[in-house]
Amino acid sequence: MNKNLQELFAVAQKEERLGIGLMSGTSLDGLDIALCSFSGSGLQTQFRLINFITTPYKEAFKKEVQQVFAQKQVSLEKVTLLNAYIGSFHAELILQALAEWRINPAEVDFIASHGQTIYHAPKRLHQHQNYGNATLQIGDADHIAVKTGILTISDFRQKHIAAGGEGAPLALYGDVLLGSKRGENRILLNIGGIANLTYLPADADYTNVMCTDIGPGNTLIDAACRAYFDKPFDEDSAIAYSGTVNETLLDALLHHPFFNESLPKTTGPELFNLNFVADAQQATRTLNLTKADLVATLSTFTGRSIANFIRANFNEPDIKLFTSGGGARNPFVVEYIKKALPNVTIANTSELGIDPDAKEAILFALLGNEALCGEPIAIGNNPKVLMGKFSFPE
Ligand SMILES: Nc1ncnc2c1ncn2[C@@H]1O[C@H](COP(=O)(O)OP(=O)(O)OP(=O)(O)O)[C@@H](O)[C@H]1O
Ligand SMILES: CC(=O)N[C@H]1[C@@H]2OC[C@@H](O2)[C@@H](O)[C@@H]1O[C@H](C)C(=O)O
Repeated sequence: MNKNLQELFAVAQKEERLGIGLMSGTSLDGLDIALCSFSGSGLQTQFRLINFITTPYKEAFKKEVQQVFAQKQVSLEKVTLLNAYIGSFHAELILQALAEWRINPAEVDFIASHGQTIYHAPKRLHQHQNYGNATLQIGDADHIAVKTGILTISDFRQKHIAAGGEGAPLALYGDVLLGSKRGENRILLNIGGIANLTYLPADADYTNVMCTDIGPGNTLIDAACRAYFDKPFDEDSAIAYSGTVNETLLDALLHHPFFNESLPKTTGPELFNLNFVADAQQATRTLNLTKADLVATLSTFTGRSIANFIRANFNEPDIKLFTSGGGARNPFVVEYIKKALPNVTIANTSELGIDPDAKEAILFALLGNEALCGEPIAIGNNPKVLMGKFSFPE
């Protein structure tokens, strides 16, 4: 048998596996690297987070990726170059993290890599008659496998689409394991570039789990900070607190048809970007808003669209909500949600023993473990598939 396949069998049959989950999200803030140990699979998985780091991206790298990010027309040459470059760059960051943690790469059984989403195109968004749902993550995993010497599993979203999904959110596969508790209706709310949530019902029946994107998380706030304040994000909401919310603009933003579309649904900065905001400003004659007022309005937009969604879909007093993602550290947004949902118990996922910043990287590590030794499970109305492709070091 091919040596790669022999090793794959051996890893899949191990009692305990060491795996790395990688997430590089729509915020383009850095690469999240979570080193975890696993035993078992599916809903019986035992896992432990051993180490976690977010390696921030340098501005020059962010600018390169932004050239091809969430835009209809880009340089195909740049996409091709970045596909190889990001794979190799992520491998370098993994090796650095392992060196810092004094872990020999040979001890790690697998890497599960999300890649960098550069375009997310569910049919609801692109609306081309003859095409279905599509999404593109780059940072080819062969480069990661060869450079680190570690078996790498990647490109998880394509199978979800091939089997009828939108390619996202994939969080539910891990959220069920990390967050479900019989007797409690729980919501795991991740506020990344885009906000999404997983509803975990108290009967612990995973066929009733629901996971969907809600709308913008940090993406518009970050974009405004980059464009008007030369800052990557609104640290501790300093700008939002200095501005005044414009209710007319806010109302127009909240009237986008996406908010009334059926669930589950996905979106991205392809829709929620500064052009969308400028169109709403034009329509409401609010183009002369100060930039601080704009950031305050966009921050409220994130908070209110999340609160509206929860109010419209759940019985508030019955819900325990756990936040994660970088947006859980945006005080303006979190305070807004707490005020708007006074009957919901709100905490962050550290109360569940999960580092809120590490959660998504852990989820991908879990998906990697499933790809190696799981069985397809039908969670909610999501495709019953195992996701991910295998790249071998040799
Ligand atoms: N102290 C803070 N104050 C305000 N905002 C913060 C703070 N810390 C982090 N953030 C926000 O969190 C963002 C990073 O979030 P995160 O890493 O969860 O995004 P992501 O993983 O790229 O997103 P996605 O889940 O959509 O792919 C930053 O860009 C910023 O908007
Ligand atoms: C296409 C894509 O990369 N989508 C991301 C993005 O970031 C948040 C939200 O939009 C979510 O749908 C998804 O990521 C998480 C990890 C998911 O699939 O669950």
